[in-house]
Amino acid sequence: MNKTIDIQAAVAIAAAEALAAKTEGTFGVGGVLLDGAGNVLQSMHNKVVQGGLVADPTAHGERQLVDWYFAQVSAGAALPPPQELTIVTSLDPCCMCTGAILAAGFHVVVAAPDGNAGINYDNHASFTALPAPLRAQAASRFCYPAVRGATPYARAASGARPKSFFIGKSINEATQALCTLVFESMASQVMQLLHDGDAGPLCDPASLPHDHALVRALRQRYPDALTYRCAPHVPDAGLAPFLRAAMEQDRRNGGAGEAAALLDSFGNLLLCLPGQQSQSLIRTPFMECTRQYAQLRHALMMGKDSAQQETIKRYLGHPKHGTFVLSGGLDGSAASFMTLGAYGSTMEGALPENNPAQFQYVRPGMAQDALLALCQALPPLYSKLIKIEPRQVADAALIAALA
Ligand SMILES: Nc1ccnc(=O)[nH]1
Repeated sequence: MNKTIDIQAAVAIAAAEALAAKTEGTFGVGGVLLDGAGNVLQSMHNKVVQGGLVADPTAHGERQLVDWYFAQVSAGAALPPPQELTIVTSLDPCCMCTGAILAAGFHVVVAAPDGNAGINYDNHASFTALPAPLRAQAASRFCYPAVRGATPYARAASGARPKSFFIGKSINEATQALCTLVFESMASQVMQLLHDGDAGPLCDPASLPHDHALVRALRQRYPDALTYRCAPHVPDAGLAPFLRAAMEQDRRNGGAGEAAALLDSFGNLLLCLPGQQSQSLIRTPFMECTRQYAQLRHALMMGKDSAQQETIKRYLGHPKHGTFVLSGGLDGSAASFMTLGAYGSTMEGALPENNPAQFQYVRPGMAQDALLALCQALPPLYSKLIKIEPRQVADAALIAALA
């Protein structure tokens, strides 16, 4: 156990993963998971876009490394606890990945900054975007190594001290520049893709015949899809039985008894899902719900011509036109922070003006004004562009039904 590694060598692996991601047409970000002696356990890169279509808005490199770790452990692998492990990432983690990393307990070494969505977006390493109780945790685990040089890529070290197995403790300027440029070269293109074909009017999937391929694919993921409908964006007590069933399943799956539902712009119930936390601590209901919806659309569209893809996008629109409903509200925990971030990564752009109540919860997890203050302190992507603003459902009978 006396193997050691330079930070530079680890960042170079992350940069190579980032290049692989860019080559695949997705966000150019990659990372590597190291054990307590500097051995590489796994390296991964962003997989948000696959085959030119959005496959999974949560498939960031860091989040995948966290899930990979828990999948290994639940399959019986003898891995050290997260506290002994370090994720080295080519780009500053977004809010989703930061929440996942903090919830799990990993250390992080960060190369390029991300002034839009990075947890250290202001480069102060004070993590004011986090709820106050989590800031010290981030300061003791998130390391921003020095980059020596005279260009704008150079910087002084900040944040946590790197683990002692790192010998060289700085990043070469050219490698840092590579991490930045690879991300910048794809960012706007991928964000554009996330909203592709979003112009036309939406069609009601409840109007399709029951044996239509789209309806069958939806019901394969969630058998009760399209069996409940409310006024658009106003879930009522009729949603309660679906939430309760998923909440009970969530508890059996190792979760806290929560659920996440997605309604479309017509008020149709598309998905209402539990988490899978016995498989991974971070597979919470919202993560499962947004991922299942994206994967459904991706599976239906892959290999189809553009007219067929257009039809699928009309019947299964971008989730920003619908409503996400959480059984339990957000609180100050790392897992809730992950949910806020994953919501942001799902939206990736301004909400439609006619849908200000896209994100709703039934039971509050914290006071509404404290929740809004938390959302306003998030990095610019979340607070200025998307303007994340979760609110409680309007229907008192639905609230009473889950009380
Ligand atoms: N920090 C990151 C931003 C975007 N995508 C990623 O995989 N990672």
